[in-house]
Formats: sequence, C-alpha cells, structure tokens
Amino acid sequence: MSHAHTKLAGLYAYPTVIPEIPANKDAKLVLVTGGAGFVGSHVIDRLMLQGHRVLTGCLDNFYTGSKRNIAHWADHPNFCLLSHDITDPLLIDVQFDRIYHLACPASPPHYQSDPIATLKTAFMGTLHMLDLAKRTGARFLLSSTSEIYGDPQVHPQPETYWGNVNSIGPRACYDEGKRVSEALVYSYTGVDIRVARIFNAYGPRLSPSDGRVISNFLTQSIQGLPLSVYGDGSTSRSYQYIHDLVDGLLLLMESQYSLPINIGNTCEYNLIQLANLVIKITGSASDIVFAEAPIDDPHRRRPDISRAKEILGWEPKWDIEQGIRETAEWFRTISMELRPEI
Ligand SMILES: O=c1ccn([C@@H]2O[C@H](COP(=O)(O)OP(=O)(O)O[C@H]3OC[C@@H](O)[C@H](O)[C@H]3O)[C@@H](O)[C@H]2O)c(=O)[nH]1
Repeated sequence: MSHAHTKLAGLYAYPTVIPEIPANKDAKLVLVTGGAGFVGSHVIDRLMLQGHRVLTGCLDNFYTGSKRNIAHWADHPNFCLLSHDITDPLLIDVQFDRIYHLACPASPPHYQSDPIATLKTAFMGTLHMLDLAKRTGARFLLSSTSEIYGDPQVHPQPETYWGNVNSIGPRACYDEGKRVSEALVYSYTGVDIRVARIFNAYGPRLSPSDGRVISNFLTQSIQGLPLSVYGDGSTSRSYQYIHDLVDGLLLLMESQYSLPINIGNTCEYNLIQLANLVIKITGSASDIVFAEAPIDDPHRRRPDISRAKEILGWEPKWDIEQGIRETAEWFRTISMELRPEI
C-alpha cells in the first residue's frame, strides 16, 4: 500500500465522527487492557471500525491514559468501558475471543515514578489476564517491548538476542517487568499466546506530558522552546508510526505464531537528527539544548524485522516525515484546545 492512500484515510483515520460500521459476520468479542492509552486507543479504533465488539478496562483515574482517547466510542453499542485495575483479578462471566494485553505505563518518567506499580502491573496484571484468557478460552497477545534487549550489544536486535539489562537500575521496573511478563506467558499452560516486542512508537494521542522524546520535541518546537537532547545527541532509536504498529499487532494476533516478534521501524535516527527533523517539519525557530542522559539509557536500538516480514508479511509503510507531520498537526490542535481563554 502506498503512503499516499494510507494518509488519514479509511481505517487509518483518527475518528472524530463515527462512520457507519459495516456488519462483520466474523465479529469477535475482544478485551483490550489499557484501552485509554496511546496504543490501546488506536487498537480499539481499528477493531471497532472492523465491526468487532470491544470491551476495554481502564483505571478509574486513567493513570497514564486519557478518557478523551476513547470518548468517541462511548455510546456505541459495540463498545463497553469497564473501570478496573488489572493488579486485581477480573472476574467477569464473558467469553472473550481475543485479549490484547496492552496495559502498562510505557514512558520512562512515568514507569519510573512508581516502580512498584509498574512491576505489579507487569507481573500480577499479566497473570490475572492470563487467568482470564484461560477461563474464557481467549487468544492472548502480550505487548512486550524492545526494552527487554536493554542496552544492546547486538545491533540490530533479532528476537533471538537475550539482551543486556541492568536488573537493579531505574529502568528495571519496566524492562525486567516486561521480561517477567514474557516469562509468565511462556510458563503458563493452556492459553494460545502471541508476543509482540514493540519498538519506539509515536503518533496522535501521545500526551503532551508523556515525557518520551517525540512528545517532548513536538511540544517544545510548537512552543518555540529549545529541544531537550539528553546526552551528546548520538543516542539512536528507530521510531514507528502508530498505524504501522496497529497493523502489526492485529496481524500477529490473527497469525498462528507463538514466539516473540519484533514490531518496529528499521530507520534509525540519532537525537540530533530527530531534533532537526522535528524543527524542520514544524517550521520552528527552536534551538537544541543538551541535558544529562538518563541512567542506563540504551545507546542504540533498531529492530531486525525479518521474522515479522516472513511470518506476518508485515513491514512499516509510513516514513518518519509523514508520521511526524501528522503527529505535529495533532499536537497543534491539542495545544490550541488546552490554551486558556484569552
Ligand atoms: O526530552 C527528551 C526525552 C528523551 N530523550 C532521549 O530520547 C531517547 C528515546 O527516549 P524515549 O523516552 O522516547 O524512549 P526510550 O527508548 O528511552 O524508552 C521507550 O522504549 C520503548 C518502549 O517500550 C517504551 O515506550 C519506552 O520505554 C532516549 O535516548 C532519551 O534519553 C531526549 O533526548 N529528550
């Protein structure tokens, strides 16, 4: 599919007005944990637009998600929102076909702000959702992460790489947490499982206070503030647009493959390149300022996606300029809406 006709069209649209949803004779009953979050809300959009029935659980306080991310579905008969903390068992008598287990804070400042809550979500949350999958016979997809590779000594990272993680560092609650989630999934018996190792993702609905680099750079450049580059600017990541990620997650769920699969973009950018790209795309007059690098910040990261290509026939379709342009449009809209009345 070309970039031109995926651009904010059809299933890739960010729905503000809900279109007529065609009847789906293969409609599934799907639970999405973390549905108000950045990734979860986009997965819900896609499933709803395909005519599936979706139940999603979110915390009462929408810890790192936002009600507005799913508000457009609130009155739809195929949609149900449940207030639930997955660190408690979910005892409901519903026969789910699929469970997308996406609940977990994912931004380093967020997941480090309450490391015990992050670890509890990774361990107890995943265990409870596996229990639910077993009770209901649902297929279960775990959203794992590229962070399980730690500060990688193998580059790019294939799924067979075991990683280089500091088990006592400030990132451990998340990277070791997700490693435990994977261990749980592969130790558990009687559930049909899928595991996606998600590399850095961005797009509309990232919160301006998310703290991850694309959110920070866009917020700063739109406000004309200097872009905060941590370290000397040589640290690299490979950034995927949210619609590519959702494509990959849905294909993986419906595949017959149970080992982990990397879902990410292979175009790698260092922080200076990324900052300059954001400045160029937003037409900003912002400069760059350098700040200390976070402890244990992985120095580079790029997925080997041979497995996703071969097994799922998946590869990213969106280039970073197009993705950042659309994300910037969304950040501009948000910043206008949040602006106090003059
Ligand atoms: O304002 C900022 C924020 C971040 N950064 C740097 O940008 C790079 C990327 O940082 P991010 O916080 O966006 O994301 P990280 O790669 O560190 O972690 C992410 O990895 C993959 C996912 O599973 C998670 O979403 C998250 O843990 C890091 O080198 C970070 O130090 C900046 O230079 N400036």
